[in-house]
Amino acid sequence: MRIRPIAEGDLGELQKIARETGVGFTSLPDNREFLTAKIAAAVAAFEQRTPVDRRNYFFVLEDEESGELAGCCAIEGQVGREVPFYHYRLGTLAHSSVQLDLHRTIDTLFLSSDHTGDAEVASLFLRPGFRGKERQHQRNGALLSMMRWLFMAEFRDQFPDKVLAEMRGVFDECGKSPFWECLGSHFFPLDFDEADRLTGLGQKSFIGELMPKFPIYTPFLSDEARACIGQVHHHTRPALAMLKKEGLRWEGFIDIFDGGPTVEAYIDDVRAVRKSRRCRVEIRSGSEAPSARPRWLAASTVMADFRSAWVAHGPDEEGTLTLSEAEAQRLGVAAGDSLRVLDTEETS
Ligand SMILES: CC(C)(COP(=O)(O)OP(=O)(O)OC[C@H]1O[C@@H](n2cnc3c(N)ncnc32)[C@H](O)[C@@H]1OP(=O)(O)O)[C@@H](O)C(=O)NCCC(=O)NCCSC(=O)CCC(=O)O
Ligand SMILES: NC(=[NH2+])NCCC[C@H](N)C(=O)O
Repeated sequence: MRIRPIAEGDLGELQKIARETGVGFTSLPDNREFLTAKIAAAVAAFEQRTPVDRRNYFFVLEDEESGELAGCCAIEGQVGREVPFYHYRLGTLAHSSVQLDLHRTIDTLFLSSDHTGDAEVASLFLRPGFRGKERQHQRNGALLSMMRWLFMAEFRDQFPDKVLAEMRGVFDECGKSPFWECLGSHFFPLDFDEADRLTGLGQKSFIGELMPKFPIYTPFLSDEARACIGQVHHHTRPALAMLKKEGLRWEGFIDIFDGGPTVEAYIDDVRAVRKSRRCRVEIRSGSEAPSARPRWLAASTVMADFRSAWVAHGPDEEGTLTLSEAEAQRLGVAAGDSLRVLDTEETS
């Protein structure tokens, strides 16, 4: 399995993925025109033809043998540059009366665009056939999620100080969002799906303008809606766990539609950004030793033809990374080239 930038020929497969993503995935609406534009924008970004704050990188995970696309993920250079980027921030208001000796705090939701200019990791999706227990030896989900930190570490000057991720919120068995039903639907007479689709198509600002701008006292929401604040869809738990492991935290920002949490960090504090390092490649002949659980993640140090994949061994003390011929080919490197490498088991 290897990661590479998306290419124009991937449109058909990407549309299949878009159909599989399901409710609340937002960034991959099943719309051919939109997906065509997304691919074109990514190609331009990897070729460095777009201004640095508009570069949206989109990666795919490819099964080398079948050529099938197993999943995708993305990095947005800076959010909120073209259309406003809204959240609710969960805040606290103190209500206090000395006379009555009453002191209370009430949770409130404030509309915010505080994250304008931050980078975003997004669109993490692994097709069901490539997930789960029987595929655990491949760590496909971790490859997709974590390779983005190697990319950001390598091309650090292209990214701002902070990074965020918006996580899919909670939906009931019928695919309805209790948070949306209780809040958004009063201000925008649409189903969540339709509102989410418009958001994905880049029309969130227009929707955001119609959402309430004054603080909302959360006790006025239904119990079901309140229970969604900061909670994720069950399919999103692994995605969130992987981000938290890298040090991203929930600071109280939520999605204005489904209440899903936004997690964030300073890029330089992200564990994989801090821990990854450059190595010089050497190549040995012979085949790869199969490993039970991949540990070492490698990524290109060049943007054109960027590649990322698991490798069987880490670098030696001098910083030399010895690859098998198959690994070198998978990563598009020759002896003497550089790669960025991360020990994914190294803690702290
Ligand atoms: C998220 C992925 C890609 C993850 O792939 P897999 O399901 O194969 O993951 P996995 O290998 O089983 O687990 C990945 C890592 O999470 C850990 N893990 C798994 N389940 C967990 C849980 N319930 N609690 C805590 N940790 C958990 C595993 O130990 C593993 O880490 P180790 O390998 O270290 O042991 C997939 O589940 C998926 O496509 N989900 C549906 C789409 C979705 O909801 N995407 C997120 C949308 S939100 C978004 O896109 C923004 C976020 C982003 O872009 O990152
Ligand atoms: N609260 C939400 N539904 N946010 C969207 C989550 C999905 C994911 N971040 C994406 O890029 O598509």
